[in-house]
Amino acid sequence: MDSTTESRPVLEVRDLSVRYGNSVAVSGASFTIARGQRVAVVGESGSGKTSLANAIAGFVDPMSAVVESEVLSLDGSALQRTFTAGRQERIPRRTPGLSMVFQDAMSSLDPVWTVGSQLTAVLRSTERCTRSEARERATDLLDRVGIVDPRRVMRARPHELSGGMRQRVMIAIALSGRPALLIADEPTSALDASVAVRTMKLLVELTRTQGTALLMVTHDIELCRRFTDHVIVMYRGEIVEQLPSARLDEAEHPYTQGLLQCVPTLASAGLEQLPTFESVRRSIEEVTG
Ligand SMILES: Nc1ncnc2c1ncn2[C@@H]1O[C@H](COP(=O)(O)OP(=O)(O)OP(=O)(O)O)[C@@H](O)[C@H]1O
Repeated sequence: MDSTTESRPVLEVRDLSVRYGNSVAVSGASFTIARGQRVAVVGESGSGKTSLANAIAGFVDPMSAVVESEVLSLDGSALQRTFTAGRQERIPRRTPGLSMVFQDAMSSLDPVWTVGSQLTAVLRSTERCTRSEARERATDLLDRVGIVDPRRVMRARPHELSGGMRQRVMIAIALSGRPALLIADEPTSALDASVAVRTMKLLVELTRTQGTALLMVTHDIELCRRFTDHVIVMYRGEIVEQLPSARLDEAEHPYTQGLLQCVPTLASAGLEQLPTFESVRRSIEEVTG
């Protein structure tokens, strides 16, 4: 790899917008992600986080959405994402070098097939290997994501596993092709707090060892602080601020400051009421007019 390739961002997004009919979900989004960098997208419900992530991943319905961008490239290659609503264009189901993990592993996994058959099918679609080699690799992958009895889990169907185990299986599937970028949409919000932290630690460890960059949509500012390098803040479809996670407390935009105030902490436990998004919005409107 020459130095240009090494310094080139894994993901470059310039002036990306997503529209559903007349409603603009994302407007003028621009940012880059470096190799191995972990970036969080935060913002209240409806601010456009998922639309942004899905547009990059190619998971938008061309019948209802219009995606446009000046630049959208992965590892220097342009991603074909300019869909026009109402026209039946092919959505790329799999983009080489890019994987996605969703909030609800149950809806991503097929309930009928065993974990082993789903994992080996993915491996065989990305690598040249025999069925038995793929099963061996699948068992190893389950072991790597901390599944205690991988041979039993290979034979299990998704409903026989806990939520945390299912999410680990999804992470194993997503990282099996060693993607340059993993997009994770609320990967831990269906899990209880301790399982969520363990799952995040796993994501960080695996992405770090593989040099995979992470773009994570989340509501959880504390997860950003602990597990990501950089934060992108969205408000009403626009990126209003981007800053290193370690410097979140120095955020300048009133919306980011408001998000930080909404995080429950031990210090806020004595307050009668936490600030709400509504109260934060009112104060932003007072500031910005
Ligand atoms: N398929 C769709 N068709 C029409 N409008 C949509 C569609 N998906 C999202 N929207 C609208 O786009 C806007 C942004 O939604 P989006 O889901 O991207 O926000 P979000 O920040 O991810 O929200 P949440 O945190 O609740 O998932 C919202 O107004 C939403 O209603």
